[in-house]
Amino acid sequence: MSLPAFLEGVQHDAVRYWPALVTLGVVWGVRRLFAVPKDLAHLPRVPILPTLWSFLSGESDDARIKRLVLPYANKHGESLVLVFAFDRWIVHVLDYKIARDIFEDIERYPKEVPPDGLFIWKLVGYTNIILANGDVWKRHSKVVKTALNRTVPLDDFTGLARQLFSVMKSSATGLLRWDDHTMRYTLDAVGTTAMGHNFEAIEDPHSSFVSQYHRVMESISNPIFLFFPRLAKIFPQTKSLQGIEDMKGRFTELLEEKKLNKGNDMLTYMLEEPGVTDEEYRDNVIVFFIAGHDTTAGSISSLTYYLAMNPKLQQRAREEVLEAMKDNKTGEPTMDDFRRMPYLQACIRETLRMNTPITYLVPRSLLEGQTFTGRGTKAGVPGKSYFVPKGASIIHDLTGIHYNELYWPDPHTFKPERFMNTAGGDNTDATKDSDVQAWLPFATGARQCPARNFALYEIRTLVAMLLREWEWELPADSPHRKGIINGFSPFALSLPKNLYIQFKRRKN
Ligand code: HEM
Repeated sequence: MSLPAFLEGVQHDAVRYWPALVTLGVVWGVRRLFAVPKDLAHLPRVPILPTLWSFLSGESDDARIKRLVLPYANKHGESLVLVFAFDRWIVHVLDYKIARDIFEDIERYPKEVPPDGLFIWKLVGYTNIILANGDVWKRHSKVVKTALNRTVPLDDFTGLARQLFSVMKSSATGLLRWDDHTMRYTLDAVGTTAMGHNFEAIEDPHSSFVSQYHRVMESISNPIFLFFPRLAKIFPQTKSLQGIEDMKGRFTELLEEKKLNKGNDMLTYMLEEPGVTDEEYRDNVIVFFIAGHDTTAGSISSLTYYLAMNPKLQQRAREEVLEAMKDNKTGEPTMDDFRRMPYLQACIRETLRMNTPITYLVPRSLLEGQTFTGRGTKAGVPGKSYFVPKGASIIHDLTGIHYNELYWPDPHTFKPERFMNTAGGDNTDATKDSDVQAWLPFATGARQCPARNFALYEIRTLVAMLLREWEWELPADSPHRKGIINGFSPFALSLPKNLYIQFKRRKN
């Protein structure tokens, strides 16, 4: 056969077979994309296709964990599973004892330097308290703890609650978009008390700073880019990147202002700390801004929601608050009053279990290979052991742990009684069957949330005042009636979305 005739034959065959060739190419590419690295291949893994679909359909992290990750782990009796996200397979820990061991040893399990170039890291930067390790972390941590360990600013919280109530009173119907109102309260709380800057979000729902922040968060909340961050290299997302840069510019301006107007707040302390660069300074403020208001706003919305869904529990909490504050003429709770509210505290703890504000945490990296042994997932069945190799990324799956039936019988039911034996004082109806050691919404160990006390009092103040002065219910047509619906969050935060609540003033 002549050469031209041979080439013509090849061309003809190629045309005939190209659909099969393209299909093969796609299958090969997809297999490569989702291939499990050899050193992780022995670990159990949550099926990829439902996970992919979950991201494509914009399902929130908590819903994915409850629908896919936990059922898979329960079915196979696993304490650790691999889950695909952020372009790679990551080990999720569902056993609280393993989680606690990792939390306790921050030298051996440092935070991972994110390899994925996610937009969230472009916003918060890499030189902040959340991502740093070793001496740099110690330096940041000292400043943040100094700022937070002053006395709890109860007067500020009660003052802000009063401001919020006057906005609520101005509503003709009392039907409020509650996730938005709680966000405005927590933003002003962290702004005025810790950052020394009043965002005035309660008074002005359209404040330009807050609106710009929400636009940026919206633009980086595309689940596809979280599943496959490398897509951002093909589709550069110039507008989102510009939005992030502009937002960072706003934070730099805020800091420049602070240099001129120092106060008794974290920003000022940080300025006075030797060796903190302008970049570190700005990145920490962004972290503080995000960590300091979204988490508590989500918690308050969720608690109000659970009490709306359980009117008898709402009434019980109210009676406790009224009794605890019966001699309080101001209507603004004091530390002493709070000591007489163990049921409210238990409701808060159960809320943080059921709608855990941070679904899962920044991955830790394994400096050495390590064998972890889980607790048996059924009575009488010993726990499995898992070898996790050096360099693997490991995630504390807090929602997974908080819904693990081994620790929390009937995990989908709101039962504050689980915590009554630990919330102080009233032990009358404690359930003995829950293992409260598995309650980890603030993490534990040296890197646990430095603001947990601050956050708990912020929540308690507003909700105690609400119980005293308002009653509330969920509208009959609320989409949340079948279960709380969180929005998709690039920070794995559980934030109820479009949660409308019907409020009514109480006569005191
Ligand atoms: C209910 C509210 C909150 C919850 C559930 C929560 C939860 C957490 C968790 C789980 C961590 C550990 C993260 C990890 O190890 O990867 C953490 C760290 C942190 N949180 Fe919170 N947080 C809350 C409120 C706040 C508030 C109000 C602030 C600031 C005012 C704040 C500031 C921080 C900071 C700066 C860190 C980093 C600590 C470090 O790495 O040393 N958090 N938080």
